[in-house]
Amino acid sequence: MIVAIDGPAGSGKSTVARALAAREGLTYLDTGAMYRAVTLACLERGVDPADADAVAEVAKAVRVSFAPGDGGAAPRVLLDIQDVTEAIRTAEVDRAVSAVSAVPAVREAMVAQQRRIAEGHDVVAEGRDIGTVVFPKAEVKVFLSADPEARAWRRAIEREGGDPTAPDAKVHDKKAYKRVLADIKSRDAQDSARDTSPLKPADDAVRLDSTKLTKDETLDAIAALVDQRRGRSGESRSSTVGRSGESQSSNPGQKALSEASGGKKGKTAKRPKKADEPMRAFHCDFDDYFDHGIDQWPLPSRAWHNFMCGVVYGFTKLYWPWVFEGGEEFMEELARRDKGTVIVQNHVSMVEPVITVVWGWRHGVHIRPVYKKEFEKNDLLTWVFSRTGAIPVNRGTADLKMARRCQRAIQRGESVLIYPEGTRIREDDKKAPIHGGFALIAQMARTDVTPMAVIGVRAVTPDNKLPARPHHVWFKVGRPISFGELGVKGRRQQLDAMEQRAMDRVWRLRAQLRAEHPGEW
Ligand SMILES: Nc1ncnc2c1ncn2[C@@H]1O[C@H](COP(=O)(O)OP(=O)(O)OP(=O)(O)O)[C@@H](O)[C@H]1O
Ligand SMILES: Nc1ccn([C@@H]2O[C@H](COP(=O)(O)O)[C@@H](O)[C@H]2O)c(=O)n1
Repeated sequence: MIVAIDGPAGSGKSTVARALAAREGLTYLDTGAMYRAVTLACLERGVDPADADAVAEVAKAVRVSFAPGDGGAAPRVLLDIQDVTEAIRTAEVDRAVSAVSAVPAVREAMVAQQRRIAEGHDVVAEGRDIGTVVFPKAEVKVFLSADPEARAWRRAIEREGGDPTAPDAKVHDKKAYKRVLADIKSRDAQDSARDTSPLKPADDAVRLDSTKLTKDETLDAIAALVDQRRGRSGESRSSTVGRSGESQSSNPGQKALSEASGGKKGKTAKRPKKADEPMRAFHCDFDDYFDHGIDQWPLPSRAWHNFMCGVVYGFTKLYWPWVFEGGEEFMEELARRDKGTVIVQNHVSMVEPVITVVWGWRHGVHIRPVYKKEFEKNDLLTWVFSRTGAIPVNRGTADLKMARRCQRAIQRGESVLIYPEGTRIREDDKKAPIHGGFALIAQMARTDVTPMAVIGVRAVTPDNKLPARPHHVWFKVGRPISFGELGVKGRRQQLDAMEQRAMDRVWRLRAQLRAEHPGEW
C-alpha cells in the first residue's frame, strides 16, 4: 500500500506520516529531505541554486538515502555517506530549496530514487508531488493544508525549541515569527507556481485542513482513510477528530474522512495486529512468514522447514565440512536465556548464511538471516526466502519494518543474522562501509550483539561463479557484547560504539582463524 501525503510547509505532513508509519508498520519516506539534501550539496560546493545546469549536475552525482533513527526517532538523512539530518534544516537551505527543487532534472533524479526506495514496500510518502507525479496510483492520497499563519506559528515555536502541539505553546520572538511567515509564503508561492510538478492536490486526493486540528486528530483522520482502504472500515478508532474546515465532496475518501471527523465518539476497539493473529495453513502470504516466529508457522510449513534444514545440514556437512569454534558455549548461553541475539558476520559468499542457519537448526535455535530485497527477483525466490525464516531488508531506506520484525523475533527467542558489510567482500584490502542497523536492532530489542567470523568460503566459489566446490569452512564465535559493557552513555553514542566494537571483534576473530589455518580466506 502507498499512502501519499502532500501539502505546503508546516501543515504537519512529517509529523503525521511518521506516526502513521509507526502505527501501520509502513516505511516512511520524507521526499522534502531529499530535495533539501541536494540543496545542501549545492551550497557546500558553491553552486548557485539559480544555475539550473550546475544544480542538475549535482543532483545526478549525489545519492540521498535514509538510515533508521535512534530507537524509533525520525530516520537519519544521508547525502552519499555524510549524515546531513540536522544540516538540511537551516534557514539557508529553507531559502534555497524551492529554486533547486524547481529544476526538472533534479526532480527526475529524485523521483527515480523515491520510486526505487518504495519498491516492494508499504510506504507512507510525504512531499509536494507524491499523489500527482511520484505515486499517481497511491491507494490513499491526502492533501494536508493549514493557514500560513498557523504553519508559521508552529515552525516558529519549533525553532524556539518549544512544542507547538503542547496546549500552552506560545511564540516568544514575534519578529522571528514574521520572518518564518514570509519564508513560508515565498516557498508556497514558488512551489505552487513552478512548471514541473507544482504543489497542488491530486484530483482524487482527500483534502484536510489541520489549522484547527490537533496532531492526534489529524493522524486519526488519515488513519481512518487507511483503514477504509484496507477494508477495516467496520472498526472504529478510540479518538475522534474535530472540524476539518473543508467542504464535503463526492470523493469517497473525502466522505470517509468527513465521517471519521464528524465528532461521533467511536467504540474503543483495538485493531488486532497482523503479527498477533495465528497463521492458518495454506492461507498465508509472505508477510505472515516474516512477521511470525518459526514456531508459530502452520504445521505443514514447519514440517517443510525441518525437512529442508535437515537435507541442507547433511549436504553442507559432507560437502563443506564446517566447524563453529566456540559454538557450543554460545548455544549453551542462548539456551539459558529467553531472548535471542543479533549475530554479525563477515560476508564472503552465500554459503555462510546457509550453514549458520542449519547449524542453529541442529541446536534447536532459530537463526533468521536478513537478506537484501533485491534478491526477490520473482515470487518463487521470495517463497524460498520466506520459508527459510529469512527477513527482507530494503537497503537505502530507514527500513523500520525490518527493524521491528527483527526486534520481535529476538524478543520471541529467535536470533537474527546480519551482514553489516552489506556486500560480499572477497579481497583482502577491500573495505565496505558498515551498515549500522544491527546495533539499532539490538538496542530496540534490548539484547546483545554476537560477533562471528568465517573463513574457507572463498575457495568454495573462487571466481565468484557456480558450481560451488567442496572445501573446509571454519567459523569462530565471539562472546556476545552487551551495551552495558561499552562504557558510553547516550543512545547515539552507544550505537556508534557498538557498531565499532562488534565489527572490530569480527575482524579480529577472522584474523585469528587465518592464523590458525594459514592460506585460508
Ligand atoms: N495539527 C497540529 N497542530 C499543531 N501543531 C502541529 C500539528 N501538526 C504538526 N504540528 C507541529 O507543527 C510543526 C510542523 O509540522 P511538520 O514538520 O510535520 O510539517 P510538514 O508539513 O512536514 O512541514 P515541511 O514540509 O516543512 O517539512 C511540528 O513542530 C509539528 O509538531
Ligand atoms: N515532493 C517534494 C517535496 C519537497 N519539495 C521541495 O522541497 C522543499 C522542502 O520540503 P519540506 O517538506 O522539507 O519542507 C519544498 O519547499 C519543495 O520546494 C518538492 O518540490 N517536492
